[in-house]
Amino acid sequence: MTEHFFNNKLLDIVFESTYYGTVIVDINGKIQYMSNNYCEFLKIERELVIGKHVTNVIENTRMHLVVQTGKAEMADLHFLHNDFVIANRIPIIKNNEILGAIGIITFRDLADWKSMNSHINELLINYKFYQKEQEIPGGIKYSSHDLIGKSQEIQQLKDLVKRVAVGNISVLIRGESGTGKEIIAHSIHQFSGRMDKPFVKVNCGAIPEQLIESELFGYEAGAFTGAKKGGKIGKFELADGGTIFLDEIGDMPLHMQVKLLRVLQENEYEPVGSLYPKKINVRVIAATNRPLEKLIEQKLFREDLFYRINAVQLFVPALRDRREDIPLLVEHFLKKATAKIGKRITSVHPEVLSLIEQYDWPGNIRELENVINAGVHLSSNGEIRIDDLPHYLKNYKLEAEERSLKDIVEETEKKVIEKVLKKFNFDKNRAAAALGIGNSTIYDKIKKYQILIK
Ligand SMILES: Nc1ncnc2c1ncn2[C@@H]1O[C@H](COP(=O)(O)OP(=O)(O)OP(=O)(O)O)[C@@H](O)[C@H]1O
Repeated sequence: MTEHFFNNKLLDIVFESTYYGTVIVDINGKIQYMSNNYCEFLKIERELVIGKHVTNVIENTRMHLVVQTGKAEMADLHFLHNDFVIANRIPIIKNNEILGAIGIITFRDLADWKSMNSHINELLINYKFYQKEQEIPGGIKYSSHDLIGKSQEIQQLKDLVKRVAVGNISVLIRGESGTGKEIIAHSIHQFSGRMDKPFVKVNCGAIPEQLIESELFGYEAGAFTGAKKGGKIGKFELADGGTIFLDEIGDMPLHMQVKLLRVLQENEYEPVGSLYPKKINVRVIAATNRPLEKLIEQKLFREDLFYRINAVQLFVPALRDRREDIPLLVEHFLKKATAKIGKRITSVHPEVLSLIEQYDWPGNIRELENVINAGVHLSSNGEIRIDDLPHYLKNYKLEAEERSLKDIVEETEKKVIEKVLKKFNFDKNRAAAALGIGNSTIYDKIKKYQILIK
């Protein structure tokens, strides 16, 4: 970049009057200009940085890459000096030639930015999700970006998730097994102000009835024979400040339902063996695939608890009711499985896709994911073929083919009978004789195919 390309004094006047930190690099990634406020933020001497390669001055920078690609990177999250800044990196191009790049960071009012800008919010969510996944084995498993689907149903759900996430309202997620209720609960947590705090899942159906109270609320030291020495922290305490996800809430025993109601109403609970209640601040998201209204009628689920957890209800549709999402999901699970096992499977055979699109998926997305996973393992030629599918799906295909053959035969039979009936002015006996079938048979067929007799 030539000397006269810019005037440092003028740039100083312009950039120092904004909130932004500015850096300009030449085509070699060497710093030509850096605003005072940027240098102060990095705690470096301005005189020392000019002419240095940007990677030696700014940690995690991508400015040297932008001069190579010539592509602007806007609103990127940049981790700098133990904090996030928002970085815009724009190539400087004149007469189709890249001269350098200008980088602008915003490091003021980041808190406001976070709440205002959903794009940045999503980047943050992703960043924290990957960070947590690396840090905590078995930590947060999903990001909201994993909620795949272009159907209207899924788009509406995603929209609802973002809207209910703000605030502390209890949410009840309903839907068949494997439809994605847990992913939805995660997404609500991640879009909420509690995203930095724990998300704790409890499968109410999987904990033996006599253990559920201590699992949820913990116990004090010496609460009962066999209790751990120092007592035990319950799931509610683990989730303090965050979200507790009560999966299969319909399986919660009645005596626990009373206690849960108390937590929800009074924000306090008593660990087993404790004399004093403990205060708690937890958002509850519950999920069920059971008909809670019926359980209420049968006195197996408390009506007051139902109304308390049911402030907002989200319904996740079955996969067979949003088949247009299937190709996207297949692609997603294919990528996920191949990345995991390091095998190169790039496609599914059209015959497989068509079968997958027709099948009813009683186990919903979980079942589809398992089928794709197994297919990736079994496939040997870069593509998932019919042979790589589980037996029950292959049998389904055969049945479907048989069914369609039967359909074709019946359709043809109906057409022929209609034609002959017309020819003989709807005289059934003459039509039967012409077709070589008995009178009672033609009566049966007319009834079966609901043929109109004029
Ligand atoms: N929309 C989606 N996009 C991508 N993956 C999904 C989606 N929905 C569900 N999945 C995947 O399907 C599997 C089942 O989802 P999840 O555990 O959330 O279902 P669930 O409704 O909570 O099931 P259950 O009622 O049996 O607990 C998970 O592996 C999840 O990653």
